[in-house]
Formats: sequence, structure tokens, C-alpha cells
Amino acid sequence: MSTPTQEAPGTLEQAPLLVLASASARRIDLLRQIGLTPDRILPADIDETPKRNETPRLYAQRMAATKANTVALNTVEPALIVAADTVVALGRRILPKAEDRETARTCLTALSGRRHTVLTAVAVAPSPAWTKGRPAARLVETAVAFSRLTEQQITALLDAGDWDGKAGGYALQGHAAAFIRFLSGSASAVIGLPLFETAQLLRGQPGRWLA
Ligand SMILES: Cc1cn([C@H]2C[C@H](O)[C@@H](COP(=O)(O)OP(=O)(O)OP(=O)(O)O)O2)c(=O)[nH]c1=O
Repeated sequence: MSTPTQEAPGTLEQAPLLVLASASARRIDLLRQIGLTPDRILPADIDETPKRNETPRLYAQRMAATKANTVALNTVEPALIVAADTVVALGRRILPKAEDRETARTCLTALSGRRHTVLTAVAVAPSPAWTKGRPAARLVETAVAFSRLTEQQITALLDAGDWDGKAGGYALQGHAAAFIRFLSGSASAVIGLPLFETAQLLRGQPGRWLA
């Protein structure tokens, strides 16, 4: 959904494409929720290994910026790239993205009965051909608390399967919501894309992306 930029009469410039640098179906749905349909979806293939002693905040910011910049540099047309990264942190500890049941179990056991922080960074980067665009980023912190989980409840959450591919091994938009007793911050950020902050970033760009 590229939106024409407001040009002085007589000048014609190609409207930039909106590119979402993500493989996450949730991020596509969240963008659509605020009326934005990306022209392209180009997941960034980057090294997601945290640096030694990297804080969860710095890690999320670095990941979102690297995803956006990597795709921007590979995009030939005028385009604005949007990317995000979601990290579940217990203090300074970054919990893994659960790719298997055992990892999800370890995460849920660690989160049971405790408050944790979800950090989502969103970054926008213009492609080299979109010279009016400006790189920008935001970091959103959300405090979340799980009730104490019994072994049986953890097993039920694992059986539900919606931990797969999720930071911290749970999905707020899924079965885990039945155990989240407190949330302060942005629910959309926990699910993968902070909608208010993303809209602000796009409103701050030249062109009319959003009302
Ligand atoms: C905590 C939590 C995370 N998540 C998801 C959001 C992200 O997709 C994922 C965290 O991994 P990310 O590395 O942020 O994203 P991704 O690998 O899924 O996609 P891409 O890098 O291509 O954009 O966890 C939920 O959907 N619900 C939740 O409640």
C-alpha cells in the first residue's frame, strides 16, 4: 500500500513502497489493524546472537535496527522499511525464542508467579533511493506478570502449542492470556509490534502514511 507523497505541483516522484522486514504473521496482522498493508514482506536473515553482556534493551534495539537496515540496503526502489524485535527479559536475562517444547517449558517455569519485562523495539529505515526518508526507532517496555503455574497448567500451555516461535515461550494473544494477571504498557508490543509507536514513527516521515 504505497501512499503518494505530497509534492509541489508539477513534480512527480515515485511514492515509496512500504516494506515489512519480518517473517512474523502477527506483525503483518498488527500493521493491517491500523490500516497499513505492506507492499512487500521481506524477512531479514540476520545473526540473532546476543553479544556478551548485552542488555535486553540494547539487544532488542540492535536487532530491530539491523533487520530494517539489512532489508533497506537490499531494496533498490524508493522504500521505507519497518522492522521490530521482541525480547522477554527476566531482569538482565534474555529468555530464548522457544523453538522446541523443552525450551518453552523452561521459560514458562521461570516466568511462573513472577513479573517480567517485554521489550519491543521498532525501527524504520529508508532505502538508499528514498532520500527523503529518515531512520528512526522506538523502544517500548511492558511489564507482565504470570500467576503461579502448576505443572498441569504448564503442560496444558505446552499442549496448546502457541509457544512455538515466541519470545519467552508464550503468546499473549493465545492460551497464556488465561494466566496473565497484570500487564502495564503495550499489548500490541508484546505480540510483536507497538502500534501507537509505529504509527508515530510513520507520521514523522515525509509523505502521508497515516492520518
Ligand atoms: C511474548 C510474545 C512474543 N510473541 C512473538 C512476537 C515475535 O514474532 C516473536 C519474537 O521473535 P522476533 O525475533 O522478535 O521476531 P520473529 O523471529 O518472529 O520475526 P521477524 O524477526 O522475522 O520479524 O515472539 C508473540 O507473538 N506473543 C507474545 O506474547
